[in-house]
Order: sequence, then structure tokens, then C-alpha cells
Amino acid sequence: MSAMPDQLSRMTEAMPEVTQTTRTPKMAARDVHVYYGETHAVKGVNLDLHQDEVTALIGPSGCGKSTFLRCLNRMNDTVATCRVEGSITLDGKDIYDNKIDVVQLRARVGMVFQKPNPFPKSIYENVAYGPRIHGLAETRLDLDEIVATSLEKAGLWNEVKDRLDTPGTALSGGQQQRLCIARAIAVNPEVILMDEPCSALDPIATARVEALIEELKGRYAIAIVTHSMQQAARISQKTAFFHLGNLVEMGETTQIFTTPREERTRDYITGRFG
Ligand SMILES: Nc1ncnc2c1ncn2[C@@H]1O[C@H](COP(=O)(O)OP(=O)(O)OP(=O)(O)O)[C@@H](O)[C@H]1O
Repeated sequence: MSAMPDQLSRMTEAMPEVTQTTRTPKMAARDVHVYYGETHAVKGVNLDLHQDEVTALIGPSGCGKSTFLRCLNRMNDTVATCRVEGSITLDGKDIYDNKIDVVQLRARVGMVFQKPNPFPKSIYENVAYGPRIHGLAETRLDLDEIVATSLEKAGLWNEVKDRLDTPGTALSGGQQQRLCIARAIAVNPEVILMDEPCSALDPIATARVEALIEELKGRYAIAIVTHSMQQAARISQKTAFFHLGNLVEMGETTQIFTTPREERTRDYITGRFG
């Protein structure tokens, strides 16, 4: 959905100013190129994610947002034709190093997908699975505690505490998405990647997930791909605009939506293309 100039000014009125500081990034991508066979999907992207920020990735369909996001926890390893070049670090360490345990990496850098994808198991088991395989609980009581805390942090506890044994798939779409967020949180991630997490949700469920992202901000570095510029303006502190595989411009969300430096960014946010 594209925003018109008057909408943009209304959207940005409520946004706080963010002070620019030089800080060590939680994740840093340097000159990242991604290829699917002959297709050059991401072209030399440099981007930092910070611990206490939500970073929105916006841009027209097919510009490489999801591909780039999936590089950040090596989800693209599962695509046989996909090749990633350049450097991506987490706390300064190369996540593509041969010595990296990818299962461990994906616990530290969790992911929430466009379509809620709970396991075909109970609500309890959906959340308990990760902590169990990562050995985070010594006793059943510890595990119960992790499940309850994760569901609380995901804003779902009160709705499900009396039916933890029912299937996760029986929840509403919005509840399923919050269950998937609880599942990601349960293994103590440091970064959460979200690929259009609200696109399958109705406006009320979307508002709940956005409120949740607002609460999670500060505890995790969050990167979110979204097609909604209103959503990017509401929930992010930084916005990165992608076009044809290039990161055209990145900056404070307020600046990107009010005074973009690049003409392509301006054209996109004012609905001239995309
Ligand atoms: N598994 C794949 N195999 C081959 N090509 C792919 C694959 N996934 C994506 N691509 C191609 O890579 C390019 C970038 O796609 P990507 O899904 O990252 O874009 P996007 O900006 O996230 O798009 P959208 O907003 O529509 O989800 C496109 O040309 C797409 O066709």
C-alpha cells in the first residue's frame, strides 16, 4: 500500500526524533550479494541492525527484501541455487564461518514468517520444543516457566493459559502469529527477523502484533519486511528502502518518510511506483 504526501505528514507527526549515535551494531552486513543461479537478487548491500531498534525493510515486490532478511539467519542455505557473497556478522563474528552451528545461529536470530506456521502440536509443545532441543530447561517446572513467560511476552498467555494442550493450529490467525513469536522468544534470541508478519492478519490482529513489536523493542534487534509504509512509520526507528536488489537509502524512519535523499525513495513513498 502506498502513502500519499498528506498521509505521510500525518504518519510522521507522531514519530519521536531518534538521535544519531555511533554504536556497535548487533548485526552488520557488508557488500552482501545474493544470487539464485543467474539471478542477482541482492546487490552489494551494507546495513547495520542495532540491539534497541526496529528496522523496517521496504520496497517494491521482488526487490530482494526477503532474500536479504533470510541471509541474516542463513535460511537461504536451504535453497540449493542460492549463493551469498560478502560478510554478515553477529556481535562481530562471521555467521557464514564454517565453524558456525546453524541451529544455534537460528536460535540467536529467530524468524517469524508471513504466514503463521505453528507446528501441528499443542500450544505448549509449540513453545517448549525449542527450549527442549537447546537444553534450556533442566526440569519440567523450568520448561513450564519458559513456556508461560514466552507466551506472556508475546501477549498471548491470558488467551491460552487454560488450553495449553489444544492444538496451536486451532488458534485464530493473529493468535497463531503471536504463538510463533512466543516460539521464537522462548530460545532467548538476540535478533528477531519478521517477514511481512501481518500480511495475513486482519486490522485488529495486526494492531496487536504491532503493539507487541513495540513492547519487544529494546530487548531484541528487530528487522521487519513490510509492504505497509504506514506500518513502517508506526513501528520502526530505521527504514531501509530497497529497489531492484539495491539498498537505495537507509536512515531514521522520520527522515526517510519526510525528507528522503534519493528520488527513487521519494517516488516510492509517494506512490509513484511499486
Ligand atoms: N527461491 C528462489 N529461487 C529463485 N529466485 C528467487 C527465489 N526467491 C526469490 N527469488 C528471486 O529473487 C528476487 C528477489 O526476491 P525477494 O522475494 O527477495 O523479493 P521481495 O522484495 O521480498 O519481494 P516481495 O515483496 O514480493 O516478497 C526476485 O527476482 C525473485 O524472483
